[in-house]
Amino acid sequence: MGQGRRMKRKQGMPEALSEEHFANLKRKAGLPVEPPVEKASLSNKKRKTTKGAAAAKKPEPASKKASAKSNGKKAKKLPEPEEDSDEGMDDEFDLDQLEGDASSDEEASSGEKKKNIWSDDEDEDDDAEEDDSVFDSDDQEDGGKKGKFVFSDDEDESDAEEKLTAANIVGLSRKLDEKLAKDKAITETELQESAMQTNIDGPKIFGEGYEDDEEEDDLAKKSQSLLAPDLQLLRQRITDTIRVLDDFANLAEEGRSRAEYTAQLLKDICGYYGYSPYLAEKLFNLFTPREAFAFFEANEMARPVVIRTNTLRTHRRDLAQALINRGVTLEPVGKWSKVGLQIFEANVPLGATPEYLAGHYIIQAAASFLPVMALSPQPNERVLDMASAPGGKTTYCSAMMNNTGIVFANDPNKERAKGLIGNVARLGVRNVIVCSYDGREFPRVMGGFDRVLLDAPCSGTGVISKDPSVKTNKDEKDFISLPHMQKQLLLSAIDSVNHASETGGFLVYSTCSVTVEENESVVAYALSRRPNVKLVDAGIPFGKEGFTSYMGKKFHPSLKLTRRFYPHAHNIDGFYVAKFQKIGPTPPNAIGGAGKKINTTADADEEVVDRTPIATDDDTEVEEKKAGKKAKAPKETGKGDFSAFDDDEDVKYMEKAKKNAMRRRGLDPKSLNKPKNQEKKPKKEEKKPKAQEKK
Ligand SMILES: C[S@@+](CC[C@H](N)C(=O)[O-])C[C@H]1O[C@@H](n2cnc3c(N)ncnc32)[C@H](O)[C@@H]1O
Repeated sequence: MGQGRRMKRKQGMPEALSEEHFANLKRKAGLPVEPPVEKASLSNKKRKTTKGAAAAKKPEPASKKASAKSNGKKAKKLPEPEEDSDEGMDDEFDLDQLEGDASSDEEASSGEKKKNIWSDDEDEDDDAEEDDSVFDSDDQEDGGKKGKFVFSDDEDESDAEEKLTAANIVGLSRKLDEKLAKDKAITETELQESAMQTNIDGPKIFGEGYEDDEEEDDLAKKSQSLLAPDLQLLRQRITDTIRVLDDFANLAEEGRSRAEYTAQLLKDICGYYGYSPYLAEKLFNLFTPREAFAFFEANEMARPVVIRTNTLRTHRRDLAQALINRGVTLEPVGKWSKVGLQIFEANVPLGATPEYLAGHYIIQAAASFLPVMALSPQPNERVLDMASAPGGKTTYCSAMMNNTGIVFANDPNKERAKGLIGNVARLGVRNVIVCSYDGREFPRVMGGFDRVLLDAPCSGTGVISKDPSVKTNKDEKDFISLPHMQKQLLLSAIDSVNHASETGGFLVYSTCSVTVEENESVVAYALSRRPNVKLVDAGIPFGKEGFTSYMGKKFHPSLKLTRRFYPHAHNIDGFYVAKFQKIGPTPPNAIGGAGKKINTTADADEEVVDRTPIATDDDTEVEEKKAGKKAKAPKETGKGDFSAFDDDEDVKYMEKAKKNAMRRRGLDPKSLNKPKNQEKKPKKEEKKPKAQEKK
C-alpha cells in the first residue's frame, strides 16, 4: 500500500539526481559510467520491485510483452487511486524498446505492437483509460477499437500523489544534464580550488590581484563597458566572494564588512551576467549568496524542450512512437506528468511535424503544466482562464476536462488571442469560448465559475534564459505597476469564483516570475482583502515553499502552501503557484465602484460582484511605519474585513519609482513636474489673445 495522499504531498524538494537513472541514460548514450555511489534511494528501491524495472533488467521481445498484455493484463483490477503504490505509478516507458521499435518498420506499422513497447505500468494506465471509455475519435479511422483516444482524468491527481523521484525533474536530459553536471563540477572545482589556494587566509577580494592599479572596481566596470572583460578573473572573484560570505568570521579581510563583500559581489554579478544593478540585487536577495550564484548560472542555460501530449487526440506513448520514428529523441518529462515528453534531439522542426499539425501535441514549458495541475479542472465544470493567450494552459484545462463543460479563455490582447484561437483549433478543443476583456472587468462580465486560473502578466524573472532582455529592461517602476495590476486581477479572479460550487470553488494564481512583490505579496494582499478565501495545498509534489517572511516583511503562515520553482533547483522555468479555495460569498459591503449582483446557478447565497478598490497593503504599512504612524495589525486569513481596491493607492509609489529611476540616470526628478507647468503656460498665453480680443 502506498503512502496516503497527504503524506506524499508533504514531501519537500526533489532529491538529488538519481544515480541509477542517470547512469542508465549514460549507458544508452554510450558514455562511460562511474561505479554507483551507495545510496538507499527510495525510488531505486521501489523500482527494483516494479514489474517495469524487472522487465528492464531482463528485456523481453516486444511480441512476448504483447501477449503478456493481451493475456493477462486487461483483466487486472486497477488499484484504488488513494492506494496507488509507486510501482503502479511507474509509467516510464522502455526507451530501448521504443528505439528498437523505431528501427523496425514492421513493428512501427503495427498499432498493437506499438502499444506493447510500454512498460506494464503504462499498460495499467491504459486499462484505466479504457475503463473510462472517454475518447475523441476525430482522428481515428479504426472504429475506436485501438483508436479510443482516452483522457485519463486521474493523470494529474495521481501524479500529484506520486513521490517525485530524483530523476524526474533534473535527470532526463542527456545533453542538458551533462552540461549542467559539467558546469556544476566546474563551479565546485573553482570554489574548492580557491578554498585550497587560500586555506589559511581568506581570498583577497579587495586590493591587488583583481583590480587595475587606478580604478578600484575596474574589472567589473570593464565587463559592463565595451572593453573585453577578464571574465575568468571576474568569475573567480565571484566564487571567492561567495566563499567568504559563506564563512565570514574566518575568511573575511580585517576591517571589511559583509555589506562591502555583498556590494562587490553584486557589482561582479552585474558585470559577469549583464544584469542591471536593480534587478541583480532583487534576485540576489531571494537566496543565499551561493544559491543566488546557482540561480544566475542556471539563467544562462536553456531549459529542456518539452511537449505536452494532447490527450484529446492521442496517447503519449503513441505520440512518442510517432516522433521517435521521425528521429526525435525523447523521454517522459518525469513521473509528475503523464502528458509531458522531454525532447533531447530532433532532426525535424517540432512545430511542423504531421503530429504537430494534427494537434497531437503542443510545445509547452514543463513549468507551465503546474498551474493547471494545481487547478485540476474537472469534466463538466465552468472554468475561467483570465489571462489565457496563447492558450497552453487553456488547452490543457480542456484536455483535463475531456472537452466537456466550458472554459472561458480570456485575454485582452487581441493579437495574442489569435495564437490562442489557433491553438484551440489545432488541438481539437471544443469546449472553449474565447473572449477579450480586461481581467479586472470580471466578474462584472461574468462570474460564478467553478474554477478560475489567473496566470498573471508578470515581469518574467523566471524565464530569463528565454528572454535575457529582462536582465536590464525591468526596473523599480515595473515592480510597482505589475503587482498593482496583479492585485487587482487577483481580487477580480477571487470574486469570479463560485464558493458554493459542488465540484470546485478553487482559484490558482501563477506567474513566471520569482520576485516576492509579484507572488507572496500579491497573495498576502488578496488574503487580507478577501477573508472568504484560504490557501490550500497546490498538490504539486515538488517545488519550494512560498516565503512566510522576506526582508523584514511577515506573511501569513499559510503562504507556505504556495510553491516556488527555480531553474537551478528544478531545471524548469522559474514559476510561482498559489491555490486558493473560496469558502464564502463576497458580501455586499465589499462592493465599491460599479458593483452589481450576478446570478450564480449553484450559489445559494447572494454572491455580489466585487469591484472594490484596493486599500492599504504591506507596503503602505511599511511606509506608515517610516512616517511614524501607528502600523495596522496584520489581518489574518478569515478574520480580516473585506475592503476595497484603491486604484490610486500605488500611484504615489509609481511616482516615487519614476523619480528614483531619473535620479539613477543622473536626471533631476523635479523635472518630472515641469511638463505640467509648461503645459499650463500656453493656456495662460492662450487666454491673452482673448483678453486682447476684449480690449
Ligand atoms: C503569462 S501570459 C499568459 C499565458 C497563458 N496563460 C498561457 O498559458 O498560454 C499573461 C497574459 O496576460 C494578459 N494580460 C495582460 N493584462 C491583462 C489584463 N488586464 N487582464 C487579463 N489579461 C491580461 C497578456 O496579454 C498575456 O497574454
